[in-house]
Amino acid sequence: MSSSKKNLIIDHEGPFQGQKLDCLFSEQEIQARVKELADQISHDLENAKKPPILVGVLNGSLFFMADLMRAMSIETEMDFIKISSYHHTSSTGTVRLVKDISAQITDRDVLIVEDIVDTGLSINFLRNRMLSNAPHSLRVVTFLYKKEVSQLKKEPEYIGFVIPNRFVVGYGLDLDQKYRTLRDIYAFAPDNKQE
Ligand SMILES: O=P(O)(O)OC[C@H]1O[C@H](OP(=O)(O)OP(=O)(O)O)[C@H](O)[C@@H]1O
Ligand code: HPA
Repeated sequence: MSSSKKNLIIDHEGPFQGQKLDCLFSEQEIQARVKELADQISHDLENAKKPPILVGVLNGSLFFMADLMRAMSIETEMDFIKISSYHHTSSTGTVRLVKDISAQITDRDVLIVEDIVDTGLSINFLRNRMLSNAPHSLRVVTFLYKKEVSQLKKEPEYIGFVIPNRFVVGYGLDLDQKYRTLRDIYAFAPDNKQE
């Protein structure tokens, strides 16, 4: 492990208190990968008739969305959708729409921006919802992808990192609304799920 990679000890009260998390990706690794994704996506969408609309999936994608948009070399527009499906570290199996987009996406090039694809339920739900409004094109970028556990109908077009099935926090990702503002990404020990 490089010297820039630190561990994190959970300090808030509750079932996870005292647990040691491993740093999976440092801030430098994250920013380098964001730039590569931004270059690739800018290249692929440079001939769009109108600026592509980036739809950030709240809350987790907030920092990735901001970094990605600012690293892109083409003009874009932004919108947000908010869904919720997690209780502690487990998916409830049901995706709840909390806030819809406000943009008209018919005939527009749309990029859904996710922080993580885990079970895949959220992206399956979002792709169906967006496609019902007949966009010109629909792509998905996810910063993290738990490929071995996801049940996606269609793979994301752009992936930051494929990661193992470990619960992660930082760079927008939370545990019970905490740890989102960490600049690095940290992982719990494998199979550490709490209902
Ligand atoms: O592939 P899935 O198993 O559906 O999990 C991925 C989704 O779960 C998280 O959202 P969450 O519902 O926790 O809301 P949040 O972004 O506000 O944390 C994450 O931000 C993704 O949107
Ligand atoms: O591993 C995760 N961490 C935080 N939020 C999540 N939402 C789905 N999977 C995760």
